Amino acid sequence: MLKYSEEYGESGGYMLLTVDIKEAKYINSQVVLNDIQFTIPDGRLVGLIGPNGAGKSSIIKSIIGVMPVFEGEIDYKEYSYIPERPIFYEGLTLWEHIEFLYSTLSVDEEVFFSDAEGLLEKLKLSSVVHDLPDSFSKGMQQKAMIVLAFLRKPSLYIIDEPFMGLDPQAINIFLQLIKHEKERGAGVLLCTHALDTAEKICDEFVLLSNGKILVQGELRAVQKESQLVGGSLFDCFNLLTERDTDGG
Ligand SMILES: Nc1ncnc2c1ncn2[C@@H]1O[C@H](COP(=O)(O)OP(=O)(O)OP(=O)(O)O)[C@@H](O)[C@H]1O
Repeated sequence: MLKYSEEYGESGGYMLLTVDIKEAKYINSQVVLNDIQFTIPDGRLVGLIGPNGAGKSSIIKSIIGVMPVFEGEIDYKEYSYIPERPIFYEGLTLWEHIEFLYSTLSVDEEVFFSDAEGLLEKLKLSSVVHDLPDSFSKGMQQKAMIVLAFLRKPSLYIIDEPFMGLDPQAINIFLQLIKHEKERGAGVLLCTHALDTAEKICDEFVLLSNGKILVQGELRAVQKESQLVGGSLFDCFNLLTERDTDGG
């Protein structure tokens, strides 16, 4: 039996991800993450934002368990990870990736493959599904990763900078998919520099600078911290991160 206090947050939501990083670093590097704590309840989209080198990728590495030196605790049950740089099995076509994914899940065959065909069509990959993803453009590779991630229907998505390689139509479809998954109760951690989009779609933010959290919460909390009432996420971000870099 799960204890209420461990699994439920203040909002009463079910915690799909709990991050508690005391310290993390690379071999022979200085500490790059310090005292990072946040949670993602069901149905919430959390934007992980911060300047270059702030520690966003290092947080994702900590969550997926590949950070070389890590002290802390990460709790989740399952996730789909969409990396910034797509990764595929060599020698397998996109369809073979989909078949392989199916073989790892206990789901209804008809529903799974009908969902797969629907996603491929939406993302305009149907005509290349029997090709090797290596022969795809970067955007097509990203879309292929999206198909595979969303087909799993996990409770948690970890998505690293999805907007750079996708065309506007694909971004639109991607955002619809996320919305649908949130309605299903999935949680999402989205790491991005696209702050205008983040402001529109994220329920809350974790703003990092120099390996620590500057502010976390809804846009109102970020505005309050930056003393910019009604300010855009972009303006608040710049003010807070500049202030942090200036040391005050
Ligand atoms: N492989 C590595 N070895 C040593 N130090 C690293 C390594 N990767 C990242 N770092 C350092 O860790 C710190 C955080 O980097 P990280 O890649 O997490 O930042 P980020 O917020 O993802 O940046 P960006 O927006 O540029 O992707 C930086 O100081 C960086 O120099």
